[in-house]
Amino acid sequence: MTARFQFQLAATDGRARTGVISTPRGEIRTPAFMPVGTAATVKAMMPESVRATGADILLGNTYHLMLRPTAERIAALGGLHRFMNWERPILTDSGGFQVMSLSGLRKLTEEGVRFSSHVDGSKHMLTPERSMEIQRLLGSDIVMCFDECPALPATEAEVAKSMQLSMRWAQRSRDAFGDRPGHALFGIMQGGVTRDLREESAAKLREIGFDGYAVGGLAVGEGQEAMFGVLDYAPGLLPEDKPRYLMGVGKPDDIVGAVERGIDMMDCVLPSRSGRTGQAWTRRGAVNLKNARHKDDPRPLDEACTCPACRNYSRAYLHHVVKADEIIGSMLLTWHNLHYYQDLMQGLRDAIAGQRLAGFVADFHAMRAAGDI
Ligand SMILES: CNc1nc2c(CC[C@H]3O[C@@H](OC)[C@H](O)[C@@H]3OC)c3nc(N)[nH]c(=O)c3cc2[nH]1
Ligand SMILES: [Zn+2]
Repeated sequence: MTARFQFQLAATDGRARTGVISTPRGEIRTPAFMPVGTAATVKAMMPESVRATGADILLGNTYHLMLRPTAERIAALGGLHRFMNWERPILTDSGGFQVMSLSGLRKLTEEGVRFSSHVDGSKHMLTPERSMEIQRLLGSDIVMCFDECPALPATEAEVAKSMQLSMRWAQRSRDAFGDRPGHALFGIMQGGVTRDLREESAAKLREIGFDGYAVGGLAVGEGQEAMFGVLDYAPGLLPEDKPRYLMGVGKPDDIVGAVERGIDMMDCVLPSRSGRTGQAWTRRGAVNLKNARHKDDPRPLDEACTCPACRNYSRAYLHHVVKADEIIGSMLLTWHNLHYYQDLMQGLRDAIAGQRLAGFVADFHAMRAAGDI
């Protein structure tokens, strides 16, 4: 058990890396996929089930938890790990992204963002200092800087102005975070799809110095080609010996492409959110269980998958409970999707360690082109 936060690289294959992040609450195998537990729960999953899928770490959100039940209440009850019965590492986002995407009546100034709650309309203010305080109250192991993720479409001048504000907020986040052994603070690179802005942001973050670095401002509608265009150079601008976290990504093929380009950590609501809408992600591609073609199909969703949904149920049953909007439909498909994502991460980690990532990626794409899912 380490009292510190440290990243140990084990192997590389091209620009891809595999390693382990050690934290006081346990190890995180990289490349890692982090399930999203926004409001202190990974929806439709018990924590022990999340662990059974292979997850080493999950995510919480400052924005949601500050509004309900409040960070002060969670702190008084022993912190977020105790509150949600997840004793392994937790990463929390800083709130800026959700304020801009969820709240109403927002006012952005140098100080921070004033907004009204999407829950009850109450007035709130988020600043770098308040975000650090909230994440400290929650007890999260990996804290994200308070930043601003500009909404698209945005001119280069607007992206530059927003990035420079985020860099001033990164300094204030660092100053407010203080010295907390065993806890990590990650900086967030901004700069849109403009290389010299990305370079300016990376240089500023490295000057301030962080325990890990996120590539922010992507997966906001720019499309996979533009995202990969940034990832062709952005990870390389960040310190090689620190974890690199791509926020909000993504579909399985986004994840494979990001790992090939040097990303170590990712998060996305897709596997859990789509599981609640009857969509399954498999080695052969996406399967919509609402489709009538599954009505009489006795086969499992994926005969090679060892998750409870694939071991014990037919497609016909999954189709039935999804159409009937039965709660078990969300449970089984969320479990399967998270299990598939973790299987994919394990495959990537093994392939990089075995110096055979190119072959793994070729098989990954070939399986999806084969059809008949
Ligand atoms: C989806 N695309 C996307 N998400 C993004 C998020 C939220 C992830 C957060 O959002 C929650 O999921 C709803 C997850 O809990 C995650 O927490 C870390 C971002 N957060 C910050 N602070 N800065 C960014 O530049 C940023 C970019 C994103 N692009
Ligand atoms: Zn399965």
